[in-house]
Amino acid sequence: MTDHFAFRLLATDGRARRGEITMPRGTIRTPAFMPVGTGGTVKAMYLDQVRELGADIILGNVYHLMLRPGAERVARLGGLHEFARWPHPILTDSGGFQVMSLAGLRKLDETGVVFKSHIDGSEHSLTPERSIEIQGLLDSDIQMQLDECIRLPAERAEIERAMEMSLRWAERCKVAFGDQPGKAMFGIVQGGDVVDLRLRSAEALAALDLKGYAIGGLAVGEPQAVMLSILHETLPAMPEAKPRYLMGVGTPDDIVESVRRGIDMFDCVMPTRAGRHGLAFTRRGKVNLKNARHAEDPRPLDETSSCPAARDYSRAYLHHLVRSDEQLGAMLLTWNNLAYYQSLMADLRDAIERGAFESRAGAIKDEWARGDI
Ligand SMILES: CNc1nc2c(CCNCc3ccccc3)c3nc(N)[nH]c(=O)c3cc2[nH]1
Repeated sequence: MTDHFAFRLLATDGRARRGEITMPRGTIRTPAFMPVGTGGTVKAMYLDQVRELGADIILGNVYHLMLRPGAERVARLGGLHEFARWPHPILTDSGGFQVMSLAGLRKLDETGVVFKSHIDGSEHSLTPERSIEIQGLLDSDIQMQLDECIRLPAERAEIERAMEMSLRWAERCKVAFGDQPGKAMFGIVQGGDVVDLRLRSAEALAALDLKGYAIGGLAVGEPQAVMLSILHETLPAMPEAKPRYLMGVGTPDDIVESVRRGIDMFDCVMPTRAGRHGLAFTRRGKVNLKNARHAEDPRPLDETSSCPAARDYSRAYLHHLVRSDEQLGAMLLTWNNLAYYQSLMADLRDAIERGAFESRAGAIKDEWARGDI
């Protein structure tokens, strides 16, 4: 292992990239899918299982952890890795997005945000400096700047205001982060669906010479075509030698199309949240186990899978568990879904190494299109 943060490009195929991030706590193989572990746990999973599926890194979140159990408490207990018994890298989001989407926002200005907790209504504030301080208390390996992500559609003036403030917050986060060799702080490109604002954000952040960059402000309700077009225009303006993280994305198809355009890292609640709602992701598309058509189907979700949840349980049993709201239903479907997402990432990494991304991506999409037999 290294005592510092390093990103290496191992292969490219068109704009698709195969790389790896080496950090003191471990290596992250890219393209990577990062399971969301909101409050220090990936819901309905043991973290050993998450690791066995091939996850090199999981996500934590300032917003959730600052409210409960509290950042200082996690620090007193040895930090998030010790607390959750996850010794590998953790990336933490800065809390801005969750404040905008979960909390009762009270104030947002140059200083930061003031909000009411969605848990008990207590009032809290987050500034760029406090967000970085909290991520340090959590002992997070990759820390995200505090930013303002606005919903689309929005007026250009509003998008520009939020993008420029996020740039100023990136500078404040860089100062607050200081120099922590084994850790990284990533900037977040904003600019909505306005290409010239996206380019201005990307170039200003590149000038800060940060260790990596996220594309924010997407997967906020815009059509997939708009998201992909923004990626196509923005990614060439981002440093090739640094990792690119597309926040909150996405479906398997979003991931294939974004890897094609040069994205290295993804996070999304979809596989875990869908699993808790009875939805299974398979290489032949989605299967809704709530549907009565599965009530007597003895077949497993995917007999070729190495994941027991996909290979060893009948759809009839999974249907029964989901219909009875049994916890084992959420556990097995989450296990299946994360196994599918990680196998998709391994497939894409291997295809890029072989210079076969286009043909492999086509085959994967054809299999989805054939649908569930
Ligand atoms: C779903 N679409 C979407 N998600 C976005 C997020 C959150 C990414 N997921 C982090 C997370 C961590 C723990 C628990 C739950 C989520 C963003 N985060 C920031 N900071 N900025 C964004 O622009 C931004 C845009 C997003 N779009």
